[in-house]
Amino acid sequence: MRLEFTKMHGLGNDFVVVNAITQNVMLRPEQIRRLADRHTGVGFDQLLIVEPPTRPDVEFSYRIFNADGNEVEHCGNGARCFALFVTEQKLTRSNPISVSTCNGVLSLNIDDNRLVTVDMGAPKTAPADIPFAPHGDGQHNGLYRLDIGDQAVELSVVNVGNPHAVVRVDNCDQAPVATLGPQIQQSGAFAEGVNVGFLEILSPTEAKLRVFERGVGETQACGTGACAAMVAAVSHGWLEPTATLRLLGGALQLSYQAGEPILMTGPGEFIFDGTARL
Ligand SMILES: N[C@@H](CCC[C@H](N)C(=O)O)C(=O)O
Repeated sequence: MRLEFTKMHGLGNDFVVVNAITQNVMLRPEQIRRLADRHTGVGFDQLLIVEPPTRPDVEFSYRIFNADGNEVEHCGNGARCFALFVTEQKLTRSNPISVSTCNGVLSLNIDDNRLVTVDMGAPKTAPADIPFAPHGDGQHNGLYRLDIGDQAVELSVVNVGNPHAVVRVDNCDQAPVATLGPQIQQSGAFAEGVNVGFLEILSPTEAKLRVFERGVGETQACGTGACAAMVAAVSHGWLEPTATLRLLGGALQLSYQAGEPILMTGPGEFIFDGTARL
């Protein structure tokens, strides 16, 4: 089987984008993992599949798969690349573009500088909505506790369509992302898995973030992770309602206040088009 694709990235979080409106696409998890392999495949953090709408109020539907072959609910950097992809391929002339994922509807607006703003909708923070089973007796100072070995880790939890844990750290560059990230994921407290963000507050309007993603590992940037970190930080009073989040691959602009949708603005880039043999 031959698969036409476009390779894109959003701040170094990289994607293979496949148009399933003009070609038949049926990929098994094992084929997705093969395509994701950076030595023997094309290599990506997520596979984005653009499909015809599945409901009357949107123009497209799109599906997201992590590099491990599992389908997930959301991808913030992917949503920006999706908007640029369907516009460049002339699949739409709309702006904003409305698209459904497997559990929500997104509105995507491309500005004159080709930056894309994603309206992520309102977040959820109740443990049952993550889903998350904290250790101990609930929140202390607005933070939940998770016992990892003999370490008590304090964290916030946010569902922005997909599940996130946010740990505030003093120094993002030295944060134990590669060790504590998987330990939190494997703690058993997150029934559907979790993306783990490590957040350093630099000023009331600027923060640094690294994310150990579910189904991938640490990525150069995570858009939904930035949204989750923003929700946690604004709720705790660490950041103002408009702030810049600096990820390994670059910066995103975020806006959020309680009861309002999260808005995330950032770039997306085309890398190359190709044909894969599967
Ligand atoms: N990189 C993405 C998030 C992709 C999904 C995530 N790994 C999950 O499993 O929920 C982003 O930019 O949001």
